[in-house]
Amino acid sequence: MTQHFPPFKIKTYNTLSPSGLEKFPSDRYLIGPGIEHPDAILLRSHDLHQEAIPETIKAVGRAGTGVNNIPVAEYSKRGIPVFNAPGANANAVTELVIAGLLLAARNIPDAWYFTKHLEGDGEELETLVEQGKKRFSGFELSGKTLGVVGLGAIGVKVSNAAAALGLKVIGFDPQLTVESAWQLSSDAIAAGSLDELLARADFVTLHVPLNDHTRHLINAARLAKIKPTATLLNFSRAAIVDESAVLAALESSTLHAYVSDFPSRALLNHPRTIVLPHLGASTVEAEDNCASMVSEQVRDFLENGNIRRSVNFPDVHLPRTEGLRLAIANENVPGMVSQITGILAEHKINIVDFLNKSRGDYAYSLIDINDHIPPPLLARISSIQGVLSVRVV
Ligand SMILES: NC(=O)C1=CN([C@@H]2O[C@H](COP(=O)(O)OP(=O)(O)OC[C@H]3O[C@@H](n4cnc5c(N)ncnc54)[C@H](O)[C@@H]3O)[C@@H](O)[C@H]2O)C=CC1
Ligand SMILES: O=C(O)C(=O)COP(=O)(O)O
Repeated sequence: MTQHFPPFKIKTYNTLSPSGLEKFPSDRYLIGPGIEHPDAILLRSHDLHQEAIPETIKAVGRAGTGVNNIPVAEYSKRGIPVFNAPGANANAVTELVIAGLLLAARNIPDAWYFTKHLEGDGEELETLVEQGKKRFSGFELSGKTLGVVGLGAIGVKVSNAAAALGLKVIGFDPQLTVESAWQLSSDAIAAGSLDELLARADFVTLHVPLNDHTRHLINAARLAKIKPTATLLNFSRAAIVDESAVLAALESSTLHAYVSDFPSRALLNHPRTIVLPHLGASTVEAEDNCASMVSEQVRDFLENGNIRRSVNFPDVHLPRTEGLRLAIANENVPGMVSQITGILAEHKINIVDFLNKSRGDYAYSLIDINDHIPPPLLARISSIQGVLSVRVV
């Protein structure tokens, strides 16, 4: 049970765009990496699995997409929403994936390295260039087939950009949403299975979240389906592929090349990899978008209890009415709402507005009242079995 008044304290990890942090008025928020007893955490890729969950925490904001660096299940059990910024960096990743296709098809990294280390000038340099260039001869993207695994915010944009470049696009996503389907180029076709996609593609690009179902999605058995001339691109997470299986496939020439945003020593040492330093979302625009979106969500949650774009709780938002608001997270089990409203009725408290929604194992309610809230009432609601967090905002 907490009844909190500003200033709110926000602990930050990683470098977050000022355009996000500016969303928190300085008279009501203390923000920084050294903050203790935070009300909220804002971060990018920092690994929260290694950190104890602060007793005071009410929300976590991931200024980006992937939440595999956050122990979401542990936060859920405490009634704490984890917010992210869906789609806010999708364009940045898409542009780098398209660059990755071109880097691989035209052997640009090796060619650039060759040119950079040439000596001499004028005619001498020109001779070396003309002698050397045949080593880097590549192939064109137009007419090749790109297999896109995961048709969410990034996969759809990659598909559409690739189709515009003349690639044939084949996609696979067993949970394709109607929204994604509407945005997808009509030139893209659906694969019946991942194996079918792998067998048909000249490039395979992965755009799925890392979770227990997708860890090592691309393993030795799946790599065996891929064309030996194909290039695999991974801008999702390192562990979506079994890296040792990828290296073995490169060694046995059953995979042509691997482009990854996630370096390891073994990948860096291999001649047919192109490895970038987790650069997908690192553009001014994406950093601004992500930090702004997630900061607005965290602020609205701290000040109004509204939940928008959380990965573990339902979207629940209500316009404010006069008076106070109770924000309650609980397990999604029968009888919770009646127990909570029963306690309010016993205290003769009238409900002005009310919204309750559930998502999976959890539910969340906003209850607006135009009365004061006696402390024993909060204690009673908090003690209901299955109530995870109670706030007055
Ligand atoms: N390299 C970088 O800097 C960045 C990497 N990412 C990574 O990209 C991932 C995807 O990002 P978004 O497209 O924005 O997420 P999204 O949530 O919009 O899309 C993910 C899609 O994957 C699909 N999916 C899940 N499991 C699947 C499976 N087994 N097979 C096929 N499809 C499956 C889902 O149905 C969903 O449509 C993120 O989770 C993150 O790990 C995201 C942003 C930047
Ligand atoms: O948004 C994502 O999932 C990313 O991988 C981006 O990570 P970053 O914020 O650049 O550390």
